[in-house]
Amino acid sequence: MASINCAAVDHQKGNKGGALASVLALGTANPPNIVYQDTFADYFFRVTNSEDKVKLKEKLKRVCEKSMIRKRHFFLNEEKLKEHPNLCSFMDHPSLNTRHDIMVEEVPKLGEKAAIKALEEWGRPRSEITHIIFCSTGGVDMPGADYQIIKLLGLSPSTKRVMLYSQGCFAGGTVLRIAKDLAENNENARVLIVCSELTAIFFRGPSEAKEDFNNLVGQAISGDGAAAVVIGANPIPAVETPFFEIVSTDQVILPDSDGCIEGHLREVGLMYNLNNQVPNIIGNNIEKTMIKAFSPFDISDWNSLFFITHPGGRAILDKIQEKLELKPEKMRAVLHVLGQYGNMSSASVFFVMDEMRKHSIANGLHTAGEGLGYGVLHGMGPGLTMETVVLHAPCLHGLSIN
Ligand SMILES: CC(=O)CC(=O)SCCNC(=O)CCNC(=O)[C@H](O)C(C)(C)COP(=O)(O)OP(=O)(O)OC[C@H]1O[C@@H](n2cnc3c(N)ncnc32)[C@H](O)[C@@H]1OP(=O)(O)O
Repeated sequence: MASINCAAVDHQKGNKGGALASVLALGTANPPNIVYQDTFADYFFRVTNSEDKVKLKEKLKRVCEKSMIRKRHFFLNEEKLKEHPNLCSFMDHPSLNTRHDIMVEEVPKLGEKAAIKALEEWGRPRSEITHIIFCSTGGVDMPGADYQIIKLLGLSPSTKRVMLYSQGCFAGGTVLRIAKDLAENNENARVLIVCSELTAIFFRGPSEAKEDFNNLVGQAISGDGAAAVVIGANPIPAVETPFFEIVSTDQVILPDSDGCIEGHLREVGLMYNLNNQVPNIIGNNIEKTMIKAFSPFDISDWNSLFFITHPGGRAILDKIQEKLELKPEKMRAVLHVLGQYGNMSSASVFFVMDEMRKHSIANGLHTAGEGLGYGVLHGMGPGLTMETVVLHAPCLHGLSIN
């Protein structure tokens, strides 16, 4: 694998010329309950009392086999679903109160577990966190999960908060875009990002209506997880390690994609629609987004980059790989996370980032980005919306992470 020249490189074109915001620490967490993908269809039809829907179960098994997912983590387990049978029908019973009670309590708690790891790795006092960005698809509440996590972690009551609900899977890019602006425009800012995602907001049993199968596809690929990241500019030498610098960010609504991924909050929880054209639409637009993001840096060889792509689904990754003519190893970290956790919405890209930096360091590479200098982080989700973040991985000089 090619390694970079550790001399300084000019990547300041993405901001106003000041110091770039960097990823300084990262932690992840999942609920301990695991469901293996080769038993998921049996499990799902059993816990939702749907074993009579034999053909649908066979089709779900086929989707699971093709998903490249090995296992997923879930807060909801068989015992909890028995306690809340209203979560198990497709939409026969109101369930929003049950779902909210779970989400409002558990989303901040899972986020806390990830944040504790990130803050421990960062190593500076918690009182020096100046801003928090909390992101979750569900659990809307007042005050929100941003407030709750300040209490759980004992952060300063003056920590400035941003709360993002209902963004979905592109938001791993969104939080970096906002953190970059905060860190680069507020002296000594240290921004704690927490993305915490639980499928309890949309878990539901199967429907035999053909038009509802896309919901089952979502049940077959989604999992629970949280990630926390500390972001800051001007890292303190020998105290903070900049693993990835955030060079530039971009967000775009893809053309002709209206309604392709939508979620609507109803009395029965979050009902979403996942059009089967999602992989094609992303595939048809991916190169355009790359050219826009990387032309300021005169980069057009996509195989010279590292890839932190949202593991939205195997078919999406196949399309990206095909359209950008990527070597198979470019998606190693992304496929690892898809295989071990499934699609954890906004938290997913940070699991990929963590896997990549740990693998790079364990293999003695010079940078956290597989030994390479530049890379891309892709968020993609409702809209369809794409976030494209250009990252630069500086030299690590023999660092190790636990
Ligand atoms: C929630 C957010 O905010 C953002 C997100 O990340 S959302 C998630 C985005 N992810 C996706 O859209 C999933 C992308 N799809 C995939 O990865 C793959 O289609 C898959 C792993 C689910 C299945 O693999 P595959 O190679 O497509 O299997 P394939 O044999 O072609 O399809 C199996 C069946 O599922 C159906 N299917 C696949 N995707 C479907 C969809 N979105 N809606 C309805 N049916 C679908 C196929 O039509 C096929 O049906 P038949 O057997 O009747 O022909």
